[in-house]
Amino acid sequence: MQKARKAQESLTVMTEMVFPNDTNTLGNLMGGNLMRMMDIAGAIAAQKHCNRIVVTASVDNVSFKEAIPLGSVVTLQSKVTRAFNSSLEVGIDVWAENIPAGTKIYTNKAFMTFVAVDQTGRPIEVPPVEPETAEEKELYAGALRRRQLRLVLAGRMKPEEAQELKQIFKLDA
Ligand SMILES: CCCCCCCCCCCCCCCC(=O)SCCNC(=O)CCNC(=O)[C@H](O)C(C)(C)COP(=O)(O)OP(=O)(O)OC[C@H]1O[C@@H](n2cnc3c(N)ncnc32)[C@H](O)[C@@H]1OP(=O)(O)O
Repeated sequence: MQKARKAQESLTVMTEMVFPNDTNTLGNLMGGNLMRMMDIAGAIAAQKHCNRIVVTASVDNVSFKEAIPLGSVVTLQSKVTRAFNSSLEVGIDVWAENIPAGTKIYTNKAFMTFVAVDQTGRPIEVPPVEPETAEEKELYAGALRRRQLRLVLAGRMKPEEAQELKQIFKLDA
């Protein structure tokens, strides 16, 4: 097994501005454009963790709680929460700032899964994550549950094999 790396080492902060080309007809950032930014911020954090090329394997639910208007400054913060064999879960948080008004709101959160691959596109092992803060430890613990849920939904795991999920719903193991 490779040497563990601290979650903090993957921390990535990305700042973008919303230009007219990024918006819908209401003058707000298009959801797809935001997801593109999230994909890039997530992939950079994953690559910082494993020093490998990564591909996006899946995106968990993304909800668009607040519209992000033209001219906003968008800050994306991403960090690896946990690594498995070749896959890594990355948490991405998004804020939108109106600089002239002096306001900043929390707009989005998502978990994305990236897989480290070699030059031929085959999955390769990644280092484990060492969580340090209480928040990192909580995210680390929850990552196993989220992994099982997404693998069940992707048809890659049988529901009866998802032990962590069964414990939440207090189903017989
Ligand atoms: C270095 C310093 C910094 C450098 C700074 C550079 C910055 C640079 C920025 C670049 C920013 C743009 C980055 C965009 C990144 C794309 O947008 S990549 C394009 C979109 N994605 C793709 O094209 C991926 C296409 N899919 C595939 O290639 C294959 O399905 C995969 C993902 C490699 C998996 O292959 P597979 O044959 O199914 O492999 P398998 O061994 O069964 O599974 C491998 C792992 O994938 C997991 N997995 C597979 N499917 C799923 C799923 N649906 N959900 C969750 N996990 C899954 C498995 O659970 C398994 O996990 P582990 O148990 O190994 O941990």
